[in-house]
Amino acid sequence: MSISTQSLEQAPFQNSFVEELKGEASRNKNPRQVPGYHYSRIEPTPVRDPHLLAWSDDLGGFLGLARPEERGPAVNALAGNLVTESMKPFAARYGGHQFGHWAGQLGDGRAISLGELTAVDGSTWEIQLKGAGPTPYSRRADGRAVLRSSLREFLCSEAMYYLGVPTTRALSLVGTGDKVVRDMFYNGNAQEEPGAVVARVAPTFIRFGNFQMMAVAGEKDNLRALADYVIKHHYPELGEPSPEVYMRWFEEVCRRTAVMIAHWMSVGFVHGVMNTDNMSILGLTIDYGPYGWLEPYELDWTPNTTDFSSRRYAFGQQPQVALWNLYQLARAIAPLVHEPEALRGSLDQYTKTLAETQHAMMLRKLGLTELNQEEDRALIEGLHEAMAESQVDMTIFFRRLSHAAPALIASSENQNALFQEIVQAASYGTSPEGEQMLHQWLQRYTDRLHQESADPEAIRESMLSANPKYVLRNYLAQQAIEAAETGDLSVLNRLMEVLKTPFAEQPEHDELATKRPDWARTKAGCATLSCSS
Ligand SMILES: Nc1ncnc2c1ncn2[C@@H]1O[C@H](COP(=O)(O)OP(=O)(O)OP(=O)(O)O)[C@@H](O)[C@H]1O
Ligand SMILES: [Mg+2]
Repeated sequence: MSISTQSLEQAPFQNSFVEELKGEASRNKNPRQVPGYHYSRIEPTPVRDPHLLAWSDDLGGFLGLARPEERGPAVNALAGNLVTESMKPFAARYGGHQFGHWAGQLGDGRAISLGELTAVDGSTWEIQLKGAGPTPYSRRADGRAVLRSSLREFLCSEAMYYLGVPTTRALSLVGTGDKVVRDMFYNGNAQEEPGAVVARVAPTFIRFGNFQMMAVAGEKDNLRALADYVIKHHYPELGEPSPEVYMRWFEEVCRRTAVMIAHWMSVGFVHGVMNTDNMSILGLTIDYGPYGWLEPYELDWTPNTTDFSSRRYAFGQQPQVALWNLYQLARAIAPLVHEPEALRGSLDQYTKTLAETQHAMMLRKLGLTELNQEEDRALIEGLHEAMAESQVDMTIFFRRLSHAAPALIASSENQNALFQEIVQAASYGTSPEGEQMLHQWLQRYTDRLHQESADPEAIRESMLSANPKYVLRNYLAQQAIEAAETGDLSVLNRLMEVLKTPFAEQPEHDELATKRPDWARTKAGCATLSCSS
């Protein structure tokens, strides 16, 4: 079946957000408070020389869009230089808790949505340009994004999608031809860097913070209208909005958030800045800023330099922080329900779903079917302890384990050598005691594996489909950035291709699945990042 595609500037946009919610009349871009409204109608600010750097073919095809030429009307639209008749661009008003403190009005300070497109399956998707210029929510900043952070957002959104993690997506990466000034790593040296715009795609970009903003401002009608909009368009199965439906909706948000966090934990993704304004109301990963991938397994690791002292958003904190954020959402929507205390029950739903999902995912990663829940829990707990103590590379460890499963089941005499080989493959050599623990755990695991009745090859195949070989290691993204800054897109293109099938062996790309090299351990951009670049 051939599906006809059109160029973006010809695509008909719908504008349900703008039409059904409340926008201020002023088109003024000056920074200001916008009480009483859900959004501001703001047009993107044109850039000097928009040119296409990357395009997501699969997503484009799904949206019925043709791959654009390097320069031309479609790329102009993706940069915000061309606003077509059917687009009604807007910046949303939201607030949020940043690092645990209420920060007041934040809003889309550099993201501007163009409207919604209908995909080939009939679903609708909001198209949002990040880095599209100032809005009333820009506060003291410039509304722009640098190539470095935009490339990271583009690549990682798509990589997460192909890993099966709930996420917003990225359609294009466009260079602007303009320079953006950034204080690169908060070292006091402002530098000029190339600017870029990412076109992001999600059913909606509404965050917990949109609800919090309405609630804190005492705008109950706006709060209800926003909830009704979200339910009508994104949770239609819950029925007509009512106090009972708001309760069930919150429970569903809790459930989806739990599933998202379980995915992050199972692949070693660290979001880096889980403020409530970066939590999607659909349970999608949103805002790929100072994120990172766990290399040595360390629960208190975070790539975010802004969070180095408190480590609030470190890897191991993510489950707790999501719960705290959901609690803030519960407080925000409390005025809509009859029994606000009952919202607490939904928070328990979060905890329960998270535990169940994480457990099921770990069983899959280990090639086990549930036999004795208690014992399996203890086995998994033991693995977490051994990984934390040994600080092995989680991705490599699980992948190596998958390949080794048939040999472990066969139980030859040189089992110890096999254990040693698995541990060495993933070790950064930081803790001999930890490696000893992992060794012992492997013995326990092997005994458990013997109780499985499936064919060993089938176990291996199933483990390989649960344990990715390729993830967007921090230094790989940095290499793609450094090349792209000199005009060389080959590293980016290669990563895009490889990360599309992260569970496939792709032996010609083995070097992209190796341990973090030593030089990347402390290098800026590879190990450390700051917010909002
Ligand atoms: N360069 C900038 N210009 C204007 N506003 C900005 C800029 N960088 C960040 N902001 C705003 O600061 C707030 C917090 O920033 P944060 O780093 O969470 O978001 P972001 O990376 O800009 O965007 P998003 O959450 O949409 O992915 C948001 O309101 C954001 O719009
Ligand atoms: Mg953000």
